[in-house]
Amino acid sequence: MQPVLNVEDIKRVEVELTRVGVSVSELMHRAGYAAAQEVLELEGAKSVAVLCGMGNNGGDGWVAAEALLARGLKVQVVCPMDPDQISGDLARQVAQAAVKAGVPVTVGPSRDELDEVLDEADVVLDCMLGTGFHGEVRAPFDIWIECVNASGCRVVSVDVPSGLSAQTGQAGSACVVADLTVTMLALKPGLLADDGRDVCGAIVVAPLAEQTERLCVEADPVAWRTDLADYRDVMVETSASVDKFTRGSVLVVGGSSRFPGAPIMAARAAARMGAGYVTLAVPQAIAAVCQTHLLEIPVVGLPCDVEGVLTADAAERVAKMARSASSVLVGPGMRVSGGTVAVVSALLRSEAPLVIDADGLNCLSRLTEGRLFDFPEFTRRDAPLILTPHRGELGRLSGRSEVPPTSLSEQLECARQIVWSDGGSEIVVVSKGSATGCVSVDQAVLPKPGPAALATAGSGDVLSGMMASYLAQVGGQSENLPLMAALVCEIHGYAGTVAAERLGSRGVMACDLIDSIGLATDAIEERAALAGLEDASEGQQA
Ligand SMILES: NC(=O)C1=CN([C@@H]2O[C@H](COP(=O)(O)OP(=O)(O)OC[C@H]3O[C@@H](n4cnc5c(N)ncnc54)[C@H](O)[C@@H]3O)[C@@H](O)[C@H]2O)[C@@H](O)CC1
Ligand SMILES: [K+]
Repeated sequence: MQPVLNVEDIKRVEVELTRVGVSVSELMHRAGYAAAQEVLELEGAKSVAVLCGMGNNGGDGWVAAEALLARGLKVQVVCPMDPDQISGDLARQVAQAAVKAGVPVTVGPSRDELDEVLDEADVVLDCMLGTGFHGEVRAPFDIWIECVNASGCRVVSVDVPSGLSAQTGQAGSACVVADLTVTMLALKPGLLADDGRDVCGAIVVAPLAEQTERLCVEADPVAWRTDLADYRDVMVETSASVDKFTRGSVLVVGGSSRFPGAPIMAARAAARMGAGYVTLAVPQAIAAVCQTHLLEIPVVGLPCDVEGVLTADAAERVAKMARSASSVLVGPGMRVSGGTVAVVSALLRSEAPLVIDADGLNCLSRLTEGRLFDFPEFTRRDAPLILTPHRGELGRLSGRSEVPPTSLSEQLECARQIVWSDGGSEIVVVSKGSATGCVSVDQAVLPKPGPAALATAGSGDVLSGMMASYLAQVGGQSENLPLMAALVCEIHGYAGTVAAERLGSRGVMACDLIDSIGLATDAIEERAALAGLEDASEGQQA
């Protein structure tokens, strides 16, 4: 797994590195060389325009420019002011050194002059704005960014694409769209979510020093980005000696007359994910219609009101059924009412491994007055509890219904507040967004995010069905619950990719995801096993 650090923690690592003898100047030189190296590895890179800002991101650019010139490439630095006028000592010194070494400079070009420089170049090295960027992009960089994006050059961004907040993942009115981002020391959350997903291109981490890995871990990473090999330890063990019950039984509870489709999709997803036995419990009013869609899955009708919403009488029945299930999912399509709140409450008190999604989460926020972290007694239990909120639901659970989290780092913050107030190792918040974080008291794990095809109605119901299914198949418990949840998210994402290949990137509906789950599971598990073997053999060679 790779550590992901908040920008302020990256700065702390930088300070710690200086304490162990790696000066900031040395770091800047190594950063510049790392960026230059990535340019040299691009096929056919001969002429490079290096666009430098006035801070240390620009400093990295001057070092890279000098290194690229020394390797025989044609280099042209573009800078808003004369190098001697740069206010930061370090950036000015490396700029002056580069000029002395013969690096040609264009100072403060007009738009046409900049376009001419870019016409001559086949690669742009973007060193305008790094982690020091905040607010809206000001002149001249707003115009420079437009020119870069229109140039047709391949773009390598240093540390972060200029115009993107490395912390929030939000892009300003102008933002470089890079083919490759060479980021220094460690991943930052903004590179992995929201606009960051669109503008970073491939991401390469340049650690810059041998102590970096240790210092990043000591800086308490905000999250860990998974590698496929990590999943080996949490995968379902395959065995031919199984029957439908040993493969895990899942109880799905949800639905209402208004939303009969959600629990159907969740139940089908649970079955496609490999559970041997799935039961669906829905309001009596929709039991027949659900059953017509589910040949293999028995449907149980529960007491409901005239609107086809579960009543409190259903709670006891559900709790009883939960006793014989390896895991339970509650929530999809169930609506929020006194009855559904009673059902969720009964399941929380049960001993069943539990996944709560959608309106199940909204019931939970009703139960806890929108401040789940103030009522840890509701979530504290011996069996696993996985909550799968999107940003809106997470906001409603975290006292932020008016201003739900808008970035991955805010998602992680809200999720942490919930799991830390609970304090137990059995709770995981799977906080969904353009990037998903699986957060427990011990760690936050970031699976590789899936394609945009996943952003379709019902996709969450499919994920929660898959989650309950996997939980059932590992016997209702896992040594590493957040990592197991991340694996399921990764399979869900890959199912989106498989479905998009078949139906086009905009044509995928949630039901199509369900049909792709089986192949996606096989593919991800095989790749994880293979990646693990490769890691092991590399370890032996080392
Ligand atoms: N943290 C580290 O350990 C290292 C950082 N390095 C580099 O240093 C960078 C951070 O350097 P700085 O803190 O100097 O910051 P930056 O170079 O990212 O940005 C600061 C400059 O940008 C300008 N600026 C900020 N917001 C702006 C806006 N909205 N519109 C226009 N201009 C704006 C500021 O006036 C200042 O001149 C990193 O991104 C990385 O590239 C590397 O040199 C080596 C190691
Ligand atoms: K940059």
